[in-house]
Amino acid sequence: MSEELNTVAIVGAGYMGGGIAQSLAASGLDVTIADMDPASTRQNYQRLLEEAARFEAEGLKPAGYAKLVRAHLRMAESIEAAVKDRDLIEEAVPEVPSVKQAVYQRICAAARPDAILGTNTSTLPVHTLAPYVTHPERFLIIHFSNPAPFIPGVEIVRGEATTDKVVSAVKTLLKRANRIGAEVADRPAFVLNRLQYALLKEADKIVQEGVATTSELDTVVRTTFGFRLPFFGPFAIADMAGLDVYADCFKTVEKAYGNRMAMPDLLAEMVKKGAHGVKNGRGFYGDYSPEKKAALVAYRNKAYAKLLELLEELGPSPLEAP
Ligand SMILES: NC(=O)c1ccc[n+]([C@@H]2O[C@H](COP(=O)([O-])OP(=O)(O)OC[C@H]3O[C@@H](n4cnc5c(N)ncnc54)[C@H](O)[C@@H]3O)[C@@H](O)[C@H]2O)c1
Repeated sequence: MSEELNTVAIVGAGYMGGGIAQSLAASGLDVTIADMDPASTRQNYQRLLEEAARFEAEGLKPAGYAKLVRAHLRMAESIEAAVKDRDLIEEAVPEVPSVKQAVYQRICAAARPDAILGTNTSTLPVHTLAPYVTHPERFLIIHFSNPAPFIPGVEIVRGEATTDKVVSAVKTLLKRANRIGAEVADRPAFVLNRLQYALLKEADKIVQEGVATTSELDTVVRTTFGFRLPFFGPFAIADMAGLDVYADCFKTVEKAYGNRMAMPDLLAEMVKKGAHGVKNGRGFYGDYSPEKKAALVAYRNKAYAKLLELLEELGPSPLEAP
């Protein structure tokens, strides 16, 4: 297996597989798609070319994007033809283990034994899927987000057998495709969906309790803490808010909602050590020198001001527009 992956097959060219194929082709990788049957593959191929042209015409992608996609995206008559001699194969068929199992059987029978095999599964851990593949040392999760042509982050999850070389080659490919890969451990739903589903679950409770309507709740999320999320994750946000403040707030939350909303262990430990976040220079992100603190505040203010400008320029989403 070479460290540089140049040829890619995407099996399952629907919403996610199609977007992954399009964006990898636009990065100059040689990409072949295969879907259920030749007719669906052709339909998806046409859709991806049209979409690429539209993205470019609308100024959402740089000049030359559609040409690159046209030059580097191919379709195959079958899964077997698509995966033959490819360096990397990414599976993006439905989130149904038996469907993935049947597809892996076909891929493994036709692909090179050293071809890297990735899955775009949203929730299934590697250890539940690895028994379906031959040479599990080349198998891992490469989880793109929706819509794949635009969202930069990709979760990478290795299984027990996955080699360092495989993970490293995938990381190199993602960099080449301007993606931000984050390697996380092999648990159901990994990080992204575990957090996203926790938010939806609590949101559902809030609506059912009559605290807010779905649209009021969505307004609160996107205009308050959601406004910070393009720039900072929950640990950085806690550092900026004040860990001691968070700890005090958790007392109320725990009293009202019980153990499931109890004070987080890591937060309690930090406060016990006297770390109150940015304000006293010690937090989840280590020590904050006065210079680092000033740079962070300046970055945050600029980021939020720019985001506000962007939102004003875009206007309300069709979900909110009167
Ligand atoms: N939709 C999302 O937001 C999202 C985000 C990240 C990951 N994922 C994951 O990506 C995977 C695909 O999801 P999607 O949203 O693209 O679904 P989708 O239904 O849009 O696409 C699945 C594609 O697989 C094809 N397919 C089904 N059986 C096949 C087979 N036997 N051989 C070849 N192709 C076959 C279908 O025709 C379809 O085009 C799932 O594992 C899903 O959990 C989805």
